[in-house]
Amino acid sequence: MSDALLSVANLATGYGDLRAVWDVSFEARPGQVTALLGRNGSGKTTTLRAVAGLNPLHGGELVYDGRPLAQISAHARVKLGISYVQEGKRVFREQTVQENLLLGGYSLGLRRRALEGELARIHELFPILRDKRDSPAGSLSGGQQQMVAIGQALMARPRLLMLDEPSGGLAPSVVAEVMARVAELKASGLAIVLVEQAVEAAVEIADHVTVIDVGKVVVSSPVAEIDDLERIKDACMGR
Ligand SMILES: Nc1ncnc2c1ncn2[C@@H]1O[C@H](COP(=O)(O)OP(=O)(O)OP(=O)(O)O)[C@@H](O)[C@H]1O
Repeated sequence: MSDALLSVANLATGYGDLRAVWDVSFEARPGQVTALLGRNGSGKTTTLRAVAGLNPLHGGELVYDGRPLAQISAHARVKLGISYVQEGKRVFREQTVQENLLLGGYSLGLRRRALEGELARIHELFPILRDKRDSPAGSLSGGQQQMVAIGQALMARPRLLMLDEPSGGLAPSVVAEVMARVAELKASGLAIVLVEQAVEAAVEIADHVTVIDVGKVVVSSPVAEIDDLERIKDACMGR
């Protein structure tokens, strides 16, 4: 549909010539969360990596803001507003929280004043990152490190934010906190693609759910039309 910021159609991708994703289609819209669900190894991360430009396009089409992405490098995609937060809270552990955040802005070549504006915005969303600005990122809790990783991606002023299992390894109360922040980002107008194992938490903030199994879409549904969450959970288990 025309209001999609990202449209993924019949994506086939993998690692080198090795195919891991055969046929995946979904869209991301401003102010909405598209949840990509599925069991381990189903192809969710590979799909996000292809959108970020880190894995090759074997087939299908990626269209962002009306333009095909196929010939656009990963670096140029960041500049166009596509940010990808990898699985596993990848922060520079020895660097301070502030240094980690600033690194996210350098990719755009932002000037100091612009960087400070972005920092203020991120501190407002995650006040803990202001309080801990001078602490090494590695000294923070798992949930706080996830916020650093998301904050770093936000420094590049994305329009499309792809989050790969932000709840991974976090206690349930912390998962709720991270999801609440993701919901705020959605309310701010970002288009979000959320890969999750925490099905219920993801469905709670999602507008659309796409379940992948063995590199193919097995369920695609607006959340408003899901009347049986068990069916989604079964699909996520490959049943
Ligand atoms: N670096 C790699 N080289 C080759 N194959 C890979 C590589 N990384 C993943 N794969 C394979 O690609 C397939 C899809 O994996 P992918 O990581 O995309 O799944 P996933 O749905 O994100 O799972 P998880 O929830 O475990 O992260 C799997 O069969 C996996 O073994």
